Amino acid sequence: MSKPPPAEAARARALLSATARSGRARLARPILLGLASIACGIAQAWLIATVLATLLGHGTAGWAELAGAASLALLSIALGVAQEAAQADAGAAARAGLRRRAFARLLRAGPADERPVGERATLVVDRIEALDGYFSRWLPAAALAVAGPLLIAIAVAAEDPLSGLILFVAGAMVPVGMAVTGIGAALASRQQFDALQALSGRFLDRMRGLPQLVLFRRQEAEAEALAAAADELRRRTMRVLRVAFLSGLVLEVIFAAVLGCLAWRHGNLLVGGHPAPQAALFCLLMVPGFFAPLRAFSAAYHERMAANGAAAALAPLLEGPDEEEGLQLAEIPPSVVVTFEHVALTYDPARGPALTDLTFRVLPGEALVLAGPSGSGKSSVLRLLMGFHAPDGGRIALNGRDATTLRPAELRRLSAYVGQKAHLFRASIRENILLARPDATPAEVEAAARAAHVAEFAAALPQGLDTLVGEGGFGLSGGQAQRVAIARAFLRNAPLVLLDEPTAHLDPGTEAQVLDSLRRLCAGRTAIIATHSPALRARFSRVLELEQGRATLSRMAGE
Ligand SMILES: Nc1ncnc2c1ncn2[C@@H]1O[C@H](COP(=O)(O)OP(=O)(O)OP(=O)(O)O)[C@@H](O)[C@H]1O
Repeated sequence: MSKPPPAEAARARALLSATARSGRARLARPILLGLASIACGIAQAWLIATVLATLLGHGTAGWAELAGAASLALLSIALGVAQEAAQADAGAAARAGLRRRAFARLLRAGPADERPVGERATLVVDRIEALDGYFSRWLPAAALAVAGPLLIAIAVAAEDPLSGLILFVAGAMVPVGMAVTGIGAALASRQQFDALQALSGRFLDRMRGLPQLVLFRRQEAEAEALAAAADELRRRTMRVLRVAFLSGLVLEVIFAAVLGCLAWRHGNLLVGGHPAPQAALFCLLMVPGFFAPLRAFSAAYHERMAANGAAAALAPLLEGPDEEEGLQLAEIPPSVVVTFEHVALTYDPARGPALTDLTFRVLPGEALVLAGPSGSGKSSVLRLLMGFHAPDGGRIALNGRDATTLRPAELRRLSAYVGQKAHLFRASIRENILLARPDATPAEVEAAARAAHVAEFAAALPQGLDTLVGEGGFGLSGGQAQRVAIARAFLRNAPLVLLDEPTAHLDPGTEAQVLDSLRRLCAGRTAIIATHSPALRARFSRVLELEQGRATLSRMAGE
């Protein structure tokens, strides 16, 4: 992969600086602590130089200076520890904020986000993790790499202007050397990140489809492919390390050159007769301190490169206002009239419209069955009503009010949805039902469980409703999991019920039981049901036949 295009790089920079701005106070702390530690180092070097000069027969320093130097050393260690903690804190806060926003955006987009699940997981987990070093190490290191050496060079120049000048020149050479080696670092680090994303995306994807892989005896081939992806990651990581080593080497060469120059400058200290041995010692003692912030800067350099790549991937997700646009409902109305007037929807112009000129009305207490072949647009109607897409033409009204004026999240507050296959989380059945309304009382959860016939099968489980179920409903049959989803819809108690093939994977016996719960759920509410199931169609009175996004026939059951 090559360098990100300029527009992408600019968006990445904008995201990084906006995040840094919002965490300014936290980011300033490690910098101030670092500066305090450098100031301590200067004072300490001065005291040690005084003591050493005394040992060489110049000056009258004693125990007080020695004790001062020791106290400053201790203070410097304490400041270093506090700086580390402040850095970790700044990184954690930046990551937490970004993760919260990214997760909220992904939830908000829902099925409208077409990224594969592995990529979405990588975005929220790995990409944001990769930004940690930028905020916790790179930003403080970049600030201290300017301010720290400058402070030290000024202190040295005050003692010996030529030594100060040598440090200034060396300080100016460091960014040049870093830039030369950093060009390679940028590319290598980006490539490493892409390989990491490919590996983790592939791993997640294959884990989700593990039963299929085992069934088709593809596990060995997959293991080999994963090993190849891991090897690619190893090669790219080695390249990053090589480049990092090279930029470290540049710094060491400059360090050695500075030490050589200062040794030459103050060489006569060794042979005696130096006019100011204490100043000379101070200059020499300050050299490691001068390079320490530059070393930290060099070590953190690749963090910036990794962050650029990660921010470029995250920027499209995080751009735009955090708050959704649109009106909020003062309260949920007790009933909803759904009206579609000449509604049109096209996901992708190359594939033609998904819905064309669709008109219908559903009143409270009514259930409209959307029938039609696969791809005829049934689920699209439900997605529009849940605010995951907006119509391209026509009008959708809820109680006469244009649905597009409402925030998509508000639209979802109006409805309860049951899809083809309930997704249950790794938690108890009770917690899984509570997801629909976390503030519900235990009595309300139990009433919902009874209405959806969950209570019946839960009674036979070891801990009833508190029995733990696995990810995806593991441990429950398809029909039982679907009933938990219906219990959620009961608990939600929304005026609009949206069902998308709720009995798709059930045998006729189980389907009949689930249908009974669904009928009760729809009673008194406005319901729209997308289905292929003849049994489901037979249970509800109104049917709208769709074909290629158009209504072809509207009839009452039995007609
Ligand atoms: N995100 C999308 N991007 C592009 N096209 C899409 C997208 N989602 C659906 N479509 C297309 O829109 C059309 C209607 O799809 P929709 O899912 O509404 O059909 P459906 O009647 O619910 O099908 P099924 O009965 O198989 O669930 C189909 O041609 C489908 O390929």
